Amino acid sequence: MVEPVTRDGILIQARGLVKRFGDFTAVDGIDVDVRAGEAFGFLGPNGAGKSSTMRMVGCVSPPTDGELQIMGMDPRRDGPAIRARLGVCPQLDNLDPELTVRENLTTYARYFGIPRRVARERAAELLDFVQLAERAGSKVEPLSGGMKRRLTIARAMVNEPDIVLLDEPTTGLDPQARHLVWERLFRLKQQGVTLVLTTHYMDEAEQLCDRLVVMDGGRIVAEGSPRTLIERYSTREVVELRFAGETQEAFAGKLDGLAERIEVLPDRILLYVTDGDGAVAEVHARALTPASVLVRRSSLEDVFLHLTGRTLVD
Ligand SMILES: Nc1ncnc2c1ncn2[C@@H]1O[C@H](COP(=O)(O)OP(=O)(O)OP(=O)(O)O)[C@@H](O)[C@H]1O
Repeated sequence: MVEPVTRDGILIQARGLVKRFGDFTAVDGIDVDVRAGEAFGFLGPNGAGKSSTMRMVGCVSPPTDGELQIMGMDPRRDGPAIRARLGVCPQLDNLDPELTVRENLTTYARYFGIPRRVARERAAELLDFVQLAERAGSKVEPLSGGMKRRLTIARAMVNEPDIVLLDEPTTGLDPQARHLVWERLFRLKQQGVTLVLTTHYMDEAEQLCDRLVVMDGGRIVAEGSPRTLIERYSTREVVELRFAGETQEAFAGKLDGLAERIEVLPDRILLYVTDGDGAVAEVHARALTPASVLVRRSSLEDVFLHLTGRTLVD
């Protein structure tokens, strides 16, 4: 395989990247560097501009403005050459229901000019990898959502890509199916494949991403590893209190001085603290009796809330 052309190990570089649809700006001047071998995430709520960014990187939607270099090439000029070295797993499964599981891979391989024999071998290996070997001869339709997603991931690997783009790889899957997809993606990462994914699940971002950018309204609001983001923008622990009866605001005033920061949401109050159990003891010492109390560690959801004042999933 040709060595990827990189600048200092950077496979994807965006500077001031913009995507507009008419008057509407979906991606508003973002700077991104994705390094070879890392799992890089775009985390943000619906409408943040993640898919629009992925489509520009996938060379299916031209940038309106700014610079974009992928493996040292320019998508405006070198789209076909870039696409040949990308694997793409779109948000909606676009598998061919007329074909069998195996044929979905071998037919796709033909678009890349892969000889039939090689395609069959590769399809067998990939079906093994995504644990669908037993379904190779069956049609796509009866597969579960998780199986279809794994097949789409296998299809994205057919051309042995340098970069795999995954748009919301586990949206719509049940917890067990999600874990299986994560586990396979984790293995790809271990094999040195560069993964670029979008997600609005903070646990997915925490599980898979070495580095990520947090997007909101077309802009990047923070960047770093999940751990550094949590350390920078949150506290060690979070206490979630739910009060029954009146609105949560009615209780917030009674919690003054209990936490480094307090967030009041419509259904709960979050106390950002170092010592969760200590804070709970203090709540009870003030004769307050929440209907439920949960002490947990901080997550990327807290980072997003701190940066934007909103939750990731409404
Ligand atoms: N082809 C289009 N024409 C007009 N507006 C668009 C188009 N594609 C996306 N948008 C708008 O751009 C904004 C960003 O959309 P985008 O799909 O990039 O967001 P996202 O972060 O990926 O969210 P989602 O998880 O819903 O896909 C949205 O407000 C969307 O309605």
